[in-house]
Amino acid sequence: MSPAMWACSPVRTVAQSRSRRHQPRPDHNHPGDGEPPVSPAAGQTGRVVSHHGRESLVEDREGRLYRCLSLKRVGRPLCGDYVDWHPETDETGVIDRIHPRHGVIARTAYNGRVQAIAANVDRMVVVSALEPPPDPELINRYLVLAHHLAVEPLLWLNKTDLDPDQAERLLASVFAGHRARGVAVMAGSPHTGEGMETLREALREGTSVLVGLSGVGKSSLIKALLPDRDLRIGDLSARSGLGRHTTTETTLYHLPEGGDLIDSPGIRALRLANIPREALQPAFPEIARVASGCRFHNCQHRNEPGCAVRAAVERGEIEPGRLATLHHLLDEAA
Ligand SMILES: Nc1nc2c(ncn2[C@@H]2O[C@H](COP(=O)(O)OP(=O)(O)OP(=O)(O)O)[C@@H](O)[C@H]2O)c(=O)[nH]1
Ligand SMILES: [Zn+2]
Repeated sequence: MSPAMWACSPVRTVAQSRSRRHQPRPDHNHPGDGEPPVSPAAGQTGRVVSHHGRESLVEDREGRLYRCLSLKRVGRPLCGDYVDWHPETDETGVIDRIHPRHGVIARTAYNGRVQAIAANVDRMVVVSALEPPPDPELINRYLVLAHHLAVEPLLWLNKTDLDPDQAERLLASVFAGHRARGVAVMAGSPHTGEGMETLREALREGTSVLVGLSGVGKSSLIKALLPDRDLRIGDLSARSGLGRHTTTETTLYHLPEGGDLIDSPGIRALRLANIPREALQPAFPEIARVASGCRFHNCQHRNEPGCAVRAAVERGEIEPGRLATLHHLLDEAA
């Protein structure tokens, strides 16, 4: 059924379309014993699942969607925000407060301005594929970004069906060091379904985003993870009352087996931007650990005497590619 048809039919709430078993939900209107009952008009906590102009769509505990305006002093809500809000009608409400955020994903626009697009992201799934082949430096850069945003990285190697032997070789080369450093590494194919159960399991808690180069198969992965995505988009269209909700908008989806996924073109094409220089080396934990042994405290591990990091590279304890990425990032930040 097309989203347009859903827009004409009674609104199907999200609660009807999925199991909420694994959704970590904020506390809402459930006073404990002895507390006065809370009237339906009083504030409650909800989550912003998308925007239409000045309006945010807020989902309540039961999965109902409300079009909400926010008071000016509240600031601009982001997709993924937890908010205090109160209903005004069966369909509308007002956002009174945005909860403190973590995991804010921002993009840098062409004019250099940084624009936040999503909040409370817990996990960044970095998608690479057999085709186009993985770019080790790009993977390192995404890992730096994840470290900087304090979100958990997960490296997914896609399209393993194209050449399972090549997939094994890549897992044993490009990805082996990351795995050894404790980063989750997984592989599979949305076309054959291989590995998809493992991925679903890994995304069952918290809020995830998918990033990666064009053509690595992010759309295919999202389709496989969210079989009822079109229905959800239909729900949002019907609820927004402002015309069609489109896939170009930043949208929070609930994964059927638990966990949430925020998708938007801006997030998919996320690039490293504006990471403060001093935050770069800490994002390479294996380098940061050894760097305390360098003779100079501000050693950049290029050709300074007494450099413990270069010595570790020579001993094969640090991958040269990781140090090269750090150098590139330091140069760009200069
Ligand atoms: N063999 C194979 N091909 C795949 C798989 N997943 C995706 N593809 C193909 O890879 C191509 C790109 O897939 P998309 O899902 O459009 O990739 P994307 O990352 O969303 O690309 P953009 O939309 O450009 O960001 C398409 O031709 C897909 O059919 C897979 O598991 N195996
Ligand atoms: Zn050094």
